[in-house]
Amino acid sequence: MKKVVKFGGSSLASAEQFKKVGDIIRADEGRRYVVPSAPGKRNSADTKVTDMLYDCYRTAVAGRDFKKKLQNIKARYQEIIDGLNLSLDLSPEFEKIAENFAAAAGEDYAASRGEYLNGIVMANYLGYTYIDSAEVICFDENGNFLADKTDEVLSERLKDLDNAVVPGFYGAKPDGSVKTFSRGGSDITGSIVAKAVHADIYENWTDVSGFLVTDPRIVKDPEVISTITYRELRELSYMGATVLHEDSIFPLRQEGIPIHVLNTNAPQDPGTMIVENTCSKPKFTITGIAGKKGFASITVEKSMMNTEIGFGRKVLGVFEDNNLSFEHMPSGIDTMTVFVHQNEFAEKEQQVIAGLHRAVQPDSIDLESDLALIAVVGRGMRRTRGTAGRIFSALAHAHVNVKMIDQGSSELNIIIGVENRDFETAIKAIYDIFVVAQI
Ligand SMILES: Nc1ncnc2c1ncn2[C@@H]1O[C@H](COP(=O)(O)OP(=O)(O)O)[C@@H](O)[C@H]1O
Ligand SMILES: N[C@@H](CC(=O)OP(=O)(O)O)C(=O)O
Repeated sequence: MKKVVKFGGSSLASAEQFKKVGDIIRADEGRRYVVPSAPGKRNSADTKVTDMLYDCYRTAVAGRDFKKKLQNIKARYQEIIDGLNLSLDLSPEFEKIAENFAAAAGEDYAASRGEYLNGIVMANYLGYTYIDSAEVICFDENGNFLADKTDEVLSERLKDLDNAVVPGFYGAKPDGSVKTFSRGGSDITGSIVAKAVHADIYENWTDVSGFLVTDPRIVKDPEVISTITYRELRELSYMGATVLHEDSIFPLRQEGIPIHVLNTNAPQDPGTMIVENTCSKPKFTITGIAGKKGFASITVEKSMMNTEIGFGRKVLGVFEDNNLSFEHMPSGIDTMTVFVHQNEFAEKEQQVIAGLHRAVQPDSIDLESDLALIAVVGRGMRRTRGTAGRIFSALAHAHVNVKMIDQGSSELNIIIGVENRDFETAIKAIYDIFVVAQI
């Protein structure tokens, strides 16, 4: 068995966590390719090294003294190095980083140092070969990830190595400047490495015992999902289930490599298998619930809009002209509603309203803010009648005012819009009706 193992920041936050990781890797000789994140939070009040780096770099580019902040970051690594009894000195690396910060090497460069340095520590601890991801994860000059080129370069580099550590989260553009994926992107690096070595399995180790039916910060001890498909995962992670980055399935799709989500603090737990397809029936009608706060909706009303060819395109054109992407677009006969991220919309609100008036001469435009979107996802929903009805009645019982409900044509998900303040109540109510009531 050839395995790629990615360890998240929570699994590498301290020397104690590193030791658990070492035990896990040594327990299975198939665990040959390791993708580490930067050290994460040691407790809920702690700060991730990635966030310390962003903060330190902003201090540097503002022309203020950043040495103390960099020293605090170095101390995080030193604590791990000492706790593991390694004879490794990161001082030369930190001198280089200080120079590059002073020369404004870029936010991506700054953030990437968390994984870069943790990879050095990990390789030293395991005795594995270290590979700087800037040499093997390729982006174009505009910062777009180059999947084919990366696969070629990375598989060539790894083909004769028995083992290697490839830090997560970053790569480089053709001129050598560092580029990161979006936050949580070490999961993507893990998938890329799994594809490049044709791994049998990609193990993603975190601080929960698998992909849970919903966010454990909202529902206490939710059920673990035993098997979930790539498509379900993408819907849930896009909608806020941060345990796995929503883009991590793309590199694996072609080869159908399964992802196994496991808990570093409870390695004996079965975890979650994420697969291309499965005939295993889900335990409940729904597979999972996720959601995000912070949306605004713009409702355009115009009598007979349904007969006006090109109406929808013109409305969306206004959002495109303002460089705004939309999240959902439910429509009625004479109304069309567009959901956008509130923070992006806020600064362009008046341009959008004026643009809509010019483009489609609506009868009225109605705006709402502080909305949340919740996705109820499940391959089992297709076979079950009345799912939307049950969601409605659960939310009515919980006194949640439903602003919008949108059932995707794939019948894999139902999206519900509620007010931000009802978000947690709504998720709990949906969890209760589909999971608690069925256990
Ligand atoms: N549906 C879910 N299943 C599991 N964890 C979830 C879910 N939704 C949100 N989470 C949160 O995701 C966290 C794990 O993701 P993250 O903090 O990025 O881990 P890591 O540092 O291991 O990459 C969990 O601790 C949990 O709070
Ligand atoms: N360290 C980066 C990348 C990452 O994936 O981290 P984690 O595995 O801790 O979510 C971040 O904080 O975004």
